[in-house]
Amino acid sequence: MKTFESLFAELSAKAQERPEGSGTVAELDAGVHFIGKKIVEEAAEVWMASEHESLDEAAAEMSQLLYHLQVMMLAKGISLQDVYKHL
Ligand SMILES: N=c1c2ncn([C@@H]3O[C@H](COP(=O)(O)OP(=O)(O)OP(=O)(O)O)[C@@H](O)[C@H]3O)c2ncn1[C@@H]1O[C@H](COP(=O)(O)O)[C@@H](O)[C@H]1O
Repeated sequence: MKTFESLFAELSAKAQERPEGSGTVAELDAGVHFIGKKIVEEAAEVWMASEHESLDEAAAEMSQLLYHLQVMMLAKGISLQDVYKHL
């Protein structure tokens, strides 16, 4: 099972190696404005799923929000430590 750290390592490698067909590479190329909109969209889906859907559906939306947050971290050159120091 992936963790926050292992997903970040996987996405960091994708950003570096830029494999064909990677959605992460496409999203990074689309830029910070596009990624920001994905974050807002997924955050709204987390809210709606948490109010109206099952626990598993809410968890799935949460995982997508975490993914898009990690893509934004990569786009901005923000490391895990940069975030963790604020927790
Ligand atoms: N965890 C994720 C992940 N979560 C969300 N997403 C993306 O976020 C989108 C949001 O999903 P939705 O179902 O809300 O999308 P939708 O609204 O139906 O479709 P969109 O129009 O928003 O794309 C998905 O279409 C994916 O493109 C993810 N894309 C990739 N990953 C993981 O990231 C890794 C690298 O992926 P690639 O870069 O694509 O190889 C892989 O291990 C994947 O499991």
